[in-house]
Amino acid sequence: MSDSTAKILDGKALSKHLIGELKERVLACVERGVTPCLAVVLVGEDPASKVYVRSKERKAAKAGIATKDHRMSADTSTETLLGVIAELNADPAVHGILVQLPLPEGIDEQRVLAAVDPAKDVDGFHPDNLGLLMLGRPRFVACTPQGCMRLLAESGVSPEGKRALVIGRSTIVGKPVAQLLVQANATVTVAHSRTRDLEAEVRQADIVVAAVGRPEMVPGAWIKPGAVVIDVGINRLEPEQPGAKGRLVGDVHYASAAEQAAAITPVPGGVGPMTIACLLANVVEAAERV
Ligand SMILES: NC(=O)C1=CN([C@@H]2O[C@H](COP(=O)(O)OP(=O)(O)OC[C@H]3O[C@@H](n4cnc5c(N)ncnc54)[C@H](OP(=O)(O)O)[C@@H]3O)[C@@H](O)[C@H]2O)C=CC1
Ligand SMILES: Nc1nc(=O)c2c([nH]1)NC[C@@H]1CN(c3ccc(C(=O)N[C@@H](CCC(=O)O)C(=O)O)cc3)C=[N+]21
Ligand SMILES: [Mg+2]
Repeated sequence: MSDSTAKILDGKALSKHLIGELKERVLACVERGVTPCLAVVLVGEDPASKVYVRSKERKAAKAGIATKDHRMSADTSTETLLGVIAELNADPAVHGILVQLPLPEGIDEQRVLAAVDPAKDVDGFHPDNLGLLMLGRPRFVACTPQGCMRLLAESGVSPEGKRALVIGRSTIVGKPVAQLLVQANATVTVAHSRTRDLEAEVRQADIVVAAVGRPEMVPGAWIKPGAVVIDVGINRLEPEQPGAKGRLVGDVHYASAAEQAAAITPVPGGVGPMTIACLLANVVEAAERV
């Protein structure tokens, strides 16, 4: 039963490869006089958001994609933010707009996301793009769900006919990844905080996508032997020494799950880097449509 032979789905390596492949498409755009450009809007001082934004900008530069930074103070009003988005919508040099979430309390997130030009909505959070995904005619698909599907493909296990369990139902991860799995012909269950018996659900699943935000909440013993585990969770544990950085773990207990699973994503180095690769691919796609 526990033979520790899980294939490690290496999102870091795959994302490097995919970003490398984007370079050619970027060059083709540049030759037409269009440099793909991502505008990042960061409101407030959330340290995790800052780290993430920096990492996106570094990877964008590697692919030849330009970035435009808009940092705004935490007390920015919804109206002011809507004004910035209107400017970016109107700017022909900007192809993709990303509004870093979460937004500070008091800002109307739904209104802000709906204000982004759907043709520049590289996060896939605009109602039009979410609707098109539901209709099976996706335009921009949210980056983390896309990354999950790409890593699942890497496992070599086809979702068709399989039981897939998505743990979490957020608009940015759980719901869209469940929809992508439905479209890939899996039989999909979505679990959440009101699910009565999560263990029983996990034990049946051939594919588990965990997107909760609770460190190592799924023990390896629950994982069906031979299942594929896609761990979206990014949780920083309290550092053992004060002042140290603290270890990153997923929502799944990696070491014990790796003993059951056929394939598993590590944290870090799994879904996270793939999210960035998919974001940059969406920016290039937006620029190609110009
Ligand atoms: N790797 C990447 O690129 C990304 C990683 N993340 C990470 O993924 C995780 C999830 O993010 P996100 O979707 O934004 O989180 P949210 O907080 O928006 O959603 C969490 C979901 O988990 C559910 N949940 C909470 N507790 C339980 C429980 N005990 N059992 C079952 N389900 C539960 C919630 O249920 P309910 O709806 O009932 O409240 C909710 O649907 C986080 O760790 C985040 O950091 C997020 C985005 C990208
Ligand atoms: N508009 C918007 N779009 C997003 O896509 C979005 C967002 N807001 N807000 C926050 C979440 C979170 N998210 C991550 C992406 C990459 C890593 C990532 O690359 N993680 C590295 C580790 C990074 C580290 O060391 O902290 C890894 O998993 O290997 C993590 C988290 C995107 N999100
Ligand atoms: Mg893991």
